[in-house]
Amino acid sequence: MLKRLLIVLEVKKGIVKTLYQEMVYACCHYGCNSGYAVGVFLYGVSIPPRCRDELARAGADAVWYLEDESLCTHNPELILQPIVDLIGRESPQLVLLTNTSAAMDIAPRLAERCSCTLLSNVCEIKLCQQPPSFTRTVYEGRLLETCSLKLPLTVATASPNAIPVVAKVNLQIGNIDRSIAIRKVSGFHTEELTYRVRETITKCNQIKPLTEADIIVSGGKGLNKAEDFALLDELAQVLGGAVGVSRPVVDCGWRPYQCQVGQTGTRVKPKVYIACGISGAMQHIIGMSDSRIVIAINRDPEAPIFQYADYGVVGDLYEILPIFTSKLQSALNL
Ligand SMILES: Cc1cc2nc3c(=O)[nH]c(=O)nc-3n(C[C@H](O)[C@H](O)[C@H](O)COP(=O)(O)OP(=O)(O)OC[C@H]3O[C@@H](n4cnc5c(N)ncnc54)[C@H](O)[C@@H]3O)c2cc1C
Repeated sequence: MLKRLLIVLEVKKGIVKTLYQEMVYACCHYGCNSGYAVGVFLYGVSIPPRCRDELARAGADAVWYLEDESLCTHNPELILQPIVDLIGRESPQLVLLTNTSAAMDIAPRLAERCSCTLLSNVCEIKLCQQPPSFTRTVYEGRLLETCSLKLPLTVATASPNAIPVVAKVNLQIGNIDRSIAIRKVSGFHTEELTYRVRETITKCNQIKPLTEADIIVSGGKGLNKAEDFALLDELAQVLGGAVGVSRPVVDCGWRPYQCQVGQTGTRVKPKVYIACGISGAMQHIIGMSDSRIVIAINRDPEAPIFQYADYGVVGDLYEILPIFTSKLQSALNL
């Protein structure tokens, strides 16, 4: 019998995030080599044909999609029944969701409805092992736990950037002329909902989410107070990037958890990561070490962050950041 892995992805503003496509690439690669077919279930207000084609090109062998106006607000109940129905029809051995807050709201309900095991925070999947195994972080990232896939079904959540990406060129599957099934899934009955979302409040007012930003300006305890993050906001705005923070900044209540980069925060992979007043503790490095270029600003020349930086500036961020921002503004004619 063909073994199936089902990936559940939310489409927002008509985009399947690049990172999630990479997750599909990775799963297809590992799946193909271990006898798994990879199906993707997309849901959102509107799913442009381009999104489905992209995933087909990424190697998915089946794509199901559900588009509905009611999905503009997050309500896990809306999406639960269509996924449960799909699981009933397709009998996957593994259902993989991303670690977004929306998906983490759905995953436990899904596991409960399907009476199966839930594994959260998965960072490695070995489908080729018998039985397939997972590695995941537990106790706020203090320990790594390895567990086996529990048949007949396991629901798992994985962080974007956590599952190693396989180079697309190695896959040799970039042809969507392969016969793949792309099917529309029927909707749901909103009258059956037990609760309704009346308002959604965004706490982290980023132009771009951290996982999507090409440039991240991050601040740590080298800043003295919450208001000083205006220096980083300004630089990020000039660069069209997002602002990240280290954990102590979140612990102080200066910025929300959604902005935290690191082992117990978000793993990021921007083209440029600018670390300001961040010492470079391993728990922070784990979250940003995949950045293409790292620039560190720190007044301590011995700070560990410099070991991971491509460019290092030894100095006071309160002096350097305003100069850096104003030079960029003049260069960009802003
Ligand atoms: C289980 C566990 C999970 C964790 N998860 C995370 C995580 O996900 N993310 C995370 O970030 N941390 C995490 N941590 C915390 C981590 O160990 C460090 O404590 C934290 O990353 C340190 O943050 P920091 O670099 O901002 O602060 P500090 O280590 O206090 O460093 C501040 C830096 O700022 C520099 N500085 C000070 N003033 C200035 C100035 N004016 N100009 C320039 N530089 C200046 C200092 O030289 C210093 O290097 C975790 C810890 C544990 C135990």
